[in-house]
Amino acid sequence: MRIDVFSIFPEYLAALDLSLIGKARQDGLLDVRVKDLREFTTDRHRTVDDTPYGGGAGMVMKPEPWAQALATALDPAPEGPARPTLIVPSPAGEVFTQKTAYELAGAGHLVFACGRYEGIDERVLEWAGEHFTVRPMSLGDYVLNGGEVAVLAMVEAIGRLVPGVVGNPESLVEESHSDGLLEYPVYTKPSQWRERPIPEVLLSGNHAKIARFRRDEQLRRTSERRPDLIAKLDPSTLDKADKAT
Ligand SMILES: Nc1cc(-c2ccc3cc[nH]c3c2)n[nH]1
Repeated sequence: MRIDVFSIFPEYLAALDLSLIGKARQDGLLDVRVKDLREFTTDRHRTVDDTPYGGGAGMVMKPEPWAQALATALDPAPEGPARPTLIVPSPAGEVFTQKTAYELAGAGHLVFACGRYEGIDERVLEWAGEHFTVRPMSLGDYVLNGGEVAVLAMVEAIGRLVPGVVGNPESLVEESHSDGLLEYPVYTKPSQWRERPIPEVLLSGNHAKIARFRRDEQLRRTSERRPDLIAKLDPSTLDKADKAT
């Protein structure tokens, strides 16, 4: 998978050189290219913003540097019908979920446009629609100062699902949101820590009972912390809970 990221703070994306994603880049599983939007300006001051038409506080990102930058993500022209997907972090976007991460992990080429200031001139997204599948994307209902933090989160969530990136694909199966439920609590040595024991069933060696305990904990946690997810559950998920015995 090829991932292009454009930002006026490319150093923000240095975290993508580290850990799992960094190793996937070294192994050639992910081709991540971070570029400074200012490289695509033409004036002496490398200007990327200007005042908003209609007035109001703050500045808006100029369209031309974005069009010049995004055009470089179209080279070489994408083979076949697949258009790159342009993800534009925005509080006004669709909410990014694990389902979105799985969907995008199957894409061949993702492009991320990190906005700053009050955002990017809307005409950029209109123009981009001729060349990309454009998806304004929100991390959640809170406001950041720019798109970089959102891109770090999305690239990690998507990249780890690309085959080969995570050493043991089994670990992707029983994690939060993989089946619509929150994950069960985990414990490790010592079995008694500051007078706190671990749930006895985990020492029983009875795999059926352990599976039942874990499923029950997933359901308990989800109904306590995220009742909204219970309502969305696929009925088969609840059947599975009964079968985990
Ligand atoms: N979920 C979420 C996204 C954002 C976001 C994304 C891009 C920009 C650019 C300027 N401010 C921004 C905020 N805030 N919250």
